[in-house]
Amino acid sequence: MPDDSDELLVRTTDLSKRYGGAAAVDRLDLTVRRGEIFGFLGPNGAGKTTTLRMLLGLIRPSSGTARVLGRPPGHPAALRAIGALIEGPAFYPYLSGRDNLRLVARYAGIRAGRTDAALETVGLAGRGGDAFATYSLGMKQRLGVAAALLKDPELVILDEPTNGLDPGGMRDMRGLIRDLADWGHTVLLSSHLMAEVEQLCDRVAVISGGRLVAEGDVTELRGESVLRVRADPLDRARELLERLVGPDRVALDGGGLRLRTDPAGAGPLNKELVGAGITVTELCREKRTLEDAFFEVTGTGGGNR
Ligand SMILES: Nc1ncnc2c1ncn2[C@@H]1O[C@H](COP(=O)(O)OP(=O)(O)OP(=O)(O)O)[C@@H](O)[C@H]1O
Repeated sequence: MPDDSDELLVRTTDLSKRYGGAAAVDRLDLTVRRGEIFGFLGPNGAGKTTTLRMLLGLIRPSSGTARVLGRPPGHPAALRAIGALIEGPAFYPYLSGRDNLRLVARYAGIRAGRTDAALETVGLAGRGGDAFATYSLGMKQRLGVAAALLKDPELVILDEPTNGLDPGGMRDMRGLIRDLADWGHTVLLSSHLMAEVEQLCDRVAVISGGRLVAEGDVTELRGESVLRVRADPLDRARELLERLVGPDRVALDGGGLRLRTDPAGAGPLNKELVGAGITVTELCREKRTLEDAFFEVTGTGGGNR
């Protein structure tokens, strides 16, 4: 029987998948709530796809449990209410987008009438008659989302849907994901792009090396804030601030300093600097981005924006 599927569409407990001796997913506890866009964020190889495949019942967990829409993964009643796009869509190149969708619909026992609505939803109504092979990568991805939407699913699972897209394609896909949420779908979105998740998602889980390293509201994950300081002479300001807040919390940034510290400390720090004969030309609070939190918890470098 369904359990708490009313509000929690996904709930995993200690979910693990091992290949040989290595844990691809390691005791993962996740919850996805109805109506939200949930971001599943992690660098390449973190275990995102493996987790999503377990949620769909495509692979079996080594241990732990998952409930999806109140059912075990792969249960027909759950699968009927899930639309998924994982690891790129597979379509026939010489068939039109519309005919590809009709085939998917027939295979899934869905009435063909939904194909035009799905094409409309993803912005492909005008190109539905063209061969799939003539589509741009962004259009191919959007056709994949259209296929996922044929069932009018409660839960839409999208694995790195903007991967490989150019900025315009990414923007279109982000707009589409927002639309899905506005129309009442719950979206589980995996991504290695912090900025994307920050723009789109209500809540986020950060995964690294198969383990959950942070989960919360996007605003919560931003956590502590950063103070930006410009002062003259800068090297003396840096020395003093490193003494006051700790050397690992002070970093050179352009012509100034970035301090990871409680913003309430701004006043006292200013007083110390001025008292030491240092001229403070700027002292302001900077919003800490989810990206900062992501780098901190995963210990990875940047370059993926
Ligand atoms: N079938 C498999 N056999 C052996 N190892 C696997 C298998 N599938 C995944 N792995 C390993 O599990 C780990 C997690 O892979 P996974 O594809 O889930 O990561 P990911 O977060 O989706 O990364 P990416 O964004 O690169 O797809 C990786 O180290 C990967 O090599």
